[in-house]
Amino acid sequence: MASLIEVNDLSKRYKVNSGWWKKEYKTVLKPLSFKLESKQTMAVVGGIGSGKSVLAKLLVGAARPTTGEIILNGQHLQTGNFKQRCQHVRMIFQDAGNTLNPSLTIKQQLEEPLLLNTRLNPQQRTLLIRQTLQKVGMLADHMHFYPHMFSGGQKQRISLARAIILEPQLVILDEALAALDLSLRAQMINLLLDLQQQMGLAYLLISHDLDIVEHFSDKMIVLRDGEVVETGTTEQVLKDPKDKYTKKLIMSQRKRPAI
Ligand SMILES: Nc1ncnc2c1ncn2[C@@H]1O[C@H](COP(=O)(O)OP(=O)(O)OP(=O)(O)O)[C@@H](O)[C@H]1O
Repeated sequence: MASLIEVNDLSKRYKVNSGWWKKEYKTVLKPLSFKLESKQTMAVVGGIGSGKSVLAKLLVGAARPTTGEIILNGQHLQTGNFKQRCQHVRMIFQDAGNTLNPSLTIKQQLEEPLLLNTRLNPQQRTLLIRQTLQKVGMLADHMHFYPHMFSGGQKQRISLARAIILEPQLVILDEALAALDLSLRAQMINLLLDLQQQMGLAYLLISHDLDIVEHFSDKMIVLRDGEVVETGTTEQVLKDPKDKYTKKLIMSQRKRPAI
């Protein structure tokens, strides 16, 4: 059976010197392949500048790959097809709560993707907004409020509602839990795991925090300077790392308190 998402030889290089007399390129992601199933989470770890965000940008369609293909449910994702990408792949950032527009109500912000991507009528849109807010543990009436009326944790839930309202298959969590304190982080992890089971979501978790990776992901890849140095189940990689760089990453976090 085909995987939910299949990434084959995805790579990215940027032009670093565009003088007319010479062209220089820097490869920031070397050809990378993986498969991910529904209800599975794959973590991507690596140091600063290792290519984690570039991979996320390629998956979400914000950058064009130099080589490779992304196949979702047997369908090739086309770089320029924003509607297709928007529906299937969504991303949540570290400061997601602050990306909410302060001058729009929650209803207006959740309605935006529905207006752009669906043919639902106003009643159907309102119903879906109510249901989605409830799914993320908010009240349906919160749709009439503005972002400044919520705490950081609630704003993060609203961003999650915005990400899942189109029922995507893949959600990319780019350090999405990093800014939350320990108790909010635990609540958010539980909510994400519940939604994953309910909706059959696949997550790609970008995180510097190996405690979160251990708790949350099924498998992981370790990136160094744009190259995969190790991949496997999370348990296997964290318990018995083979690569020197992975060992160093794990050692550097051993003494930190667990989540
Ligand atoms: N638009 C761009 N043009 C040129 N180089 C880029 C561009 N975007 C990213 N890079 C380079 O790609 C490399 C990987 O960057 P990336 O942002 O993916 O790192 P990262 O692993 O997410 O790091 P961090 O943990 O700091 O967020 C870096 O060397 C960066 O300078």
